[in-house]
Amino acid sequence: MFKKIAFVGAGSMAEALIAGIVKSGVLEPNQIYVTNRSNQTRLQELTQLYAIQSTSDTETAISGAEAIFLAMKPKDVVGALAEIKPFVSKDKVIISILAGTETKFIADQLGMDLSVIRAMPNTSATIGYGATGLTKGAFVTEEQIQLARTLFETVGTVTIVDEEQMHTVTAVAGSGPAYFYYIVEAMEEAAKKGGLNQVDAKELIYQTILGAAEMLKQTDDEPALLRKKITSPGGTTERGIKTLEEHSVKEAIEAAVYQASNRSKELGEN
Ligand SMILES: NC(=O)C1=CN([C@@H]2O[C@H](COP(=O)(O)OP(=O)(O)OC[C@H]3O[C@@H](n4cnc5c(N)ncnc54)[C@H](O)[C@@H]3O)[C@@H](O)[C@H]2O)C=CC1
Ligand SMILES: O=C(O)[C@@H]1CCC=N1
Repeated sequence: MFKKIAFVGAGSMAEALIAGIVKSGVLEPNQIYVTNRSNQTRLQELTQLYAIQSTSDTETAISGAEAIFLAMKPKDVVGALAEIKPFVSKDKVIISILAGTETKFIADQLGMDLSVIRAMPNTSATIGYGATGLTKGAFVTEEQIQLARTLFETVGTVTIVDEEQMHTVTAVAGSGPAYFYYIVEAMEEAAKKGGLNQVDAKELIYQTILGAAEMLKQTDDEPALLRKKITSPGGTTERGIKTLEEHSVKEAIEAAVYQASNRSKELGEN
C-alpha cells in the first residue's frame, strides 16, 4: 500500500473517502494528509474527527506522498495543479475525483508523463455504500490501479471502465443518488398529502427503497420482472405505473442521465 497519501481539497467527497480509508485500517490516520485552499477550521475539524494530518502548506501535504487526490471542484483544478506542480514528480500517482476532467488534461497541466487515475465516487461512500467508477490514464501501472481500487473499496464497490465511459458513470452513479432522493422527496410529499405522518412516511418509504435495492442485488432478477411481480392485473400498481407512463417518467429519467453526461463532457471541455 502507499506509505503516504494526500488530499488536495477538503470538501464533502474528500471527507467521505478519508472516513472510509481510516475506518478500514488500510492506512494509518497519520499516513493521510489533507490540505485546503483557505478554510483552516475545516482542516482542524478533519484532524479532530479522523486523527489525520492536515496542513495549509501544499508542499508539506504532498511531499513524500505517493498518491495525490485531487478533490476540488473542476473550476478550481487549473489553479490547484499550478500550486502542486512544483512538488509533483513522475513517480507519484494523481487520483482525480473531478467530474468531467480528463486524465490527459491533468498530465498536460502538470507538464509530465505521469500516472493519472480518474475516479467517480458518490456520496454514499460516506457510509461505505459508495459506487465508484475508476479509469486509468496513459502511464498508470497495474499496481497503481490495484492500489487505487483497494482504497476506493474501503467505501463501497469499484467498477473499472474505459475513460470514454466515465461521463456515463458520472451520470448514473456519481449523480445517481440525487435522482433517488428526488423521487423520495416526491413520495414523502404524496404520503403527507395522503394523510401519513412524517415519521411513518419516512419509515415506510426508506425501507421500501432499501428493500427494492436489495431485491435487485440478491435475486438477480431483472427490474422489469420484479416490477411485474408487484403489478396485479387491474390493481393499484398497474394504475400507478400507467400514470408514470402518461407523464413520460421513463423518458425523463433517460433524458436526465443523458444531460448529466453531457454536462460532464462540458466540464471537461471548459
Ligand atoms: N459531491 C459529490 O456527490 C461528488 C463530487 N465529485 C467531485 O468531487 C469534487 C469535490 O466535490 P465536493 O467535495 O462536493 O466539493 P466541495 O466544494 O465540498 O469541496 C471542494 C474543496 O476544494 C477546496 N479547494 C478549491 N481549490 C483548491 C486548491 N487550489 N487547493 C486546495 N483546495 C482547494 C475548496 O476549498 C473546498 O473545500 C468535485 O470535482 C466533484 O466533481 C465526485 C463524485 C461525487
Ligand atoms: O454534480 C456534480 O457535478 C458532482 C459530480 C457527480 C456528483 N456531483
